[in-house]
Amino acid sequence: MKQSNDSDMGKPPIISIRGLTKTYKGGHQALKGIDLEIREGEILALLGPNGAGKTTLISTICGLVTPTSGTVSVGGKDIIKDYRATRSLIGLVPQELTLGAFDVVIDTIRFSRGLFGMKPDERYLDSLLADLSLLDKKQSMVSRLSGGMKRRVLIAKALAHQPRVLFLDEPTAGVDVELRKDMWKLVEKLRQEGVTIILTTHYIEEAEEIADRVGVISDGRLLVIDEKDNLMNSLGQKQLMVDLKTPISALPDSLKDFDLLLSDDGQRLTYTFDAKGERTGITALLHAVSEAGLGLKDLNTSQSSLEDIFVNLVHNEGRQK
Ligand SMILES: Nc1ncnc2c1ncn2[C@@H]1O[C@H](COP(=O)(O)OP(=O)(O)OP(=O)(O)O)[C@@H](O)[C@H]1O
Repeated sequence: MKQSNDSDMGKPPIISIRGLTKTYKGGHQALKGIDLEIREGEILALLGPNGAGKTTLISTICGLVTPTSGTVSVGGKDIIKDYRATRSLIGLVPQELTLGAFDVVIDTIRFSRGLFGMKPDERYLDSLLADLSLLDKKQSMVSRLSGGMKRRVLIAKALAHQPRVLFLDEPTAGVDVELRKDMWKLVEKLRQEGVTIILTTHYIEEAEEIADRVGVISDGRLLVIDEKDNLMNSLGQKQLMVDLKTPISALPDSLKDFDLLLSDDGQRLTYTFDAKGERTGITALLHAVSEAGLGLKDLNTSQSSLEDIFVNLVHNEGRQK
């Protein structure tokens, strides 16, 4: 697996996972040996297709699923031996709505804070509700709230005890634009306060937008984890689009050695090259294009997105089996 060099050398990771496996009753192996260190204060996005094991991984770190083998520590403490201590460092926003329907919003949140032995702090809870645009719903019954509002309550609940690590499991699946905006604002605020944030997502744009590092999980394995920018640079390919003044019906022989694709209308040549390579071959290509007597109208480049990288990785993994 490809793993980035740790630039935060010396600082212990907030979460350390070694050789983690999980086989559910019935025999399904959801995690097949995960090694992962999560740095304090980073935003890590875990990408993966349905059933990849993302929720299992998160639930294990939070102590909701018992690992089959391997170890996990949070804040230097073991999640099994020191369950209460590690759990109190963590806030979890689950995928499913898990709220007592008859509770009043503020009571639910006060209760969550109390569960972790934290002293009451109405000011903090009010500011949390305000960040989630929930202040005017403070005294409402949870059962009266819309789905989106209930999700906001879940986030407030997860943050009620001021955890150092926040897990967001598929946070924006099915949520409206307003909530998405509020959520990313809150994530940014938490990041500034030094909270570590781990989110799972199917939405690649989301990872592209907010994560510092991105991990790709498929079939219980961590296929790759790296700084988002490195990942895009090292695994990405770039393309150069050469628009011709006059369309051609076929590639001239002198251009056949280049990795070129001619568009159906004969007006565009697309050249794919390794973004990391020392020699891109662009100079030679442009020279050859001009030698072949083709006039240029325009030149553009594009870089493969995280989505292309993700699809490639998961696809190749599938083929290796
Ligand atoms: N309690 C369970 N008992 C048996 N199998 C389970 C259980 N929970 C999950 N699984 C299986 O383990 C695999 C991984 O599931 P998991 O929910 O961790 O994936 P995921 O990556 O979070 O997927 P999604 O994005 O769909 O939530 C799936 O094949 C799932 O069916």
